[in-house]
Amino acid sequence: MAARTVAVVLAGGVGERMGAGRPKQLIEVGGRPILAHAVGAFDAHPGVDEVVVVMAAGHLRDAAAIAAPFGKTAAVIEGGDTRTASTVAALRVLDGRPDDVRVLFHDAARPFVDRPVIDRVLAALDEHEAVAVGVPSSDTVVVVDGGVVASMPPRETLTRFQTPQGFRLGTIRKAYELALADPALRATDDCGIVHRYLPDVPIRVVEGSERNLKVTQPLDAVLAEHLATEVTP
Ligand SMILES: Nc1ccn([C@@H]2O[C@H](COP(=O)(O)OP(=O)(O)OP(=O)(O)O)[C@@H](O)[C@H]2O)c(=O)n1
Ligand SMILES: C[C@](O)(CO)[C@H](O)COP(=O)(O)O
Repeated sequence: MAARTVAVVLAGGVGERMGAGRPKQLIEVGGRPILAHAVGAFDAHPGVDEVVVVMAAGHLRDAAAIAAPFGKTAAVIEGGDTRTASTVAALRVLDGRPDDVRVLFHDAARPFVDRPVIDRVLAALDEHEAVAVGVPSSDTVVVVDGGVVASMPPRETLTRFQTPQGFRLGTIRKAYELALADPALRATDDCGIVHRYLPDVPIRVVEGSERNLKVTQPLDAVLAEHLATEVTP
């Protein structure tokens, strides 16, 4: 039977801000590569049927070795120059699958995604075509233009997006089809593509977790090591 829920672990980045000399998803925290934590979370979830790993060029062998022990790993493919291009590479692997397949896109750089967060995304996908994960902002966030504050959105209206972001395959496929025809395409996540190119599709936001941090800067790696040793037996 064809997979009904596919998790795509996006590991196509090079980790420039981390500056580790290799993609940050290969760095170990709690004795395991960050990528293994992320793949393992989806492999262990009973609602996920398959995992597709999208890896940075030149590191596919490492990614394949990390992902191979997980039984739900279906493919390890090369990503693109941007996160968006890496998502497109994953969508190509899913060509021909039915529109109602559920697909979750997750940053490999978020090793501590947990079962309750994935549960909430999958449950929301029963009723919505697009689902995001968010946490409230504890900082005041402002728009700065030319070095001065241009506007101050009320903090209670602001949510920091995390991943996984979940979609019906037909919806995200359509959104990307439109996006790829736009020479001005720029996006930092997949919900942004749906929001911009399919504005009539509501994006349901479910509760994320402060532990589901994105390892981006060197300080995040220190925090991740702490969390990994706290949460991994
Ligand atoms: N071309 C890219 C760029 C990013 N990603 C993935 O998208 C997630 C979020 O991206 P980010 O934290 O920006 O990772 P990097 O691109 O590696 O970081 P940097 O921007 O510092 O180089 C990461 O899991 C990253 O591997 C991807 O699959 N393909
Ligand atoms: C998708 C994301 O993690 C949501 O917060 C974020 O937009 C990724 O951004 P990055 O610049 O690729 O790290």
